[in-house]
Amino acid sequence: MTTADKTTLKIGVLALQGAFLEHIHMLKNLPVVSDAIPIRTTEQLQSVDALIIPGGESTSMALIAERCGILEPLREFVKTKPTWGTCAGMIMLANEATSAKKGGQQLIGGLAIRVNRNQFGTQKESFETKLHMPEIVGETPFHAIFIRAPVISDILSDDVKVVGRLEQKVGQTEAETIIAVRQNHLFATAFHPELTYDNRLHGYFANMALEHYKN
Ligand SMILES: NC(=O)CC[C@H](N)C(=O)O
Repeated sequence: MTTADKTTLKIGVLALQGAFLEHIHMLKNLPVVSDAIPIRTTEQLQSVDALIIPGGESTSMALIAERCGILEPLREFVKTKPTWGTCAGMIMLANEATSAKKGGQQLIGGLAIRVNRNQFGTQKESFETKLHMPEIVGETPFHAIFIRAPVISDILSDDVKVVGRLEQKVGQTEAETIIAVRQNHLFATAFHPELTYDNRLHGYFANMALEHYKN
């Protein structure tokens, strides 16, 4: 490559459904982010360096994406461009999902994990907890909000690195504790980091995207 490294990024947030505005707000406070925009069309998608797929409802998001004709362009995008899926966004990025909608649901795929939807039960069973994720956010624990969250039940490739786990509780298998993974330019978290005031994970994602574009 002859072009200079990128020093700033234009990041898109898929805005078909769910908690996209909160992500845009978090991104706008990062110095390396030159622009943060909602993505609803293929043209908008093709204009960004990196993408966040937000939390919400993966079944609705998939239906809207299909109807808008953006599902295939999203599949192409995630093959080469940095993408972070949070909660429903993590489900969308997964290669396989269990407890999926009857009759199946479309996924974007790309991330070699199997997720189990609604692992922790209904809205009522939503919870908040402190996560220790030293590799990605340093030693200070991250306050994480889980809302009808999925879990990563299986890792399907050696390229996938576990970067976050829940504390193990009675009755949980070890796999049922995995809630954050990284696979090259793809990143996924089962919780909602955009609903806190802590932008360390957004900073981590922006840095990993900058690294991706380094010559
Ligand atoms: N907070 C969320 O994103 C919930 C995800 C939702 N349970 C789904 O299956 O899509």
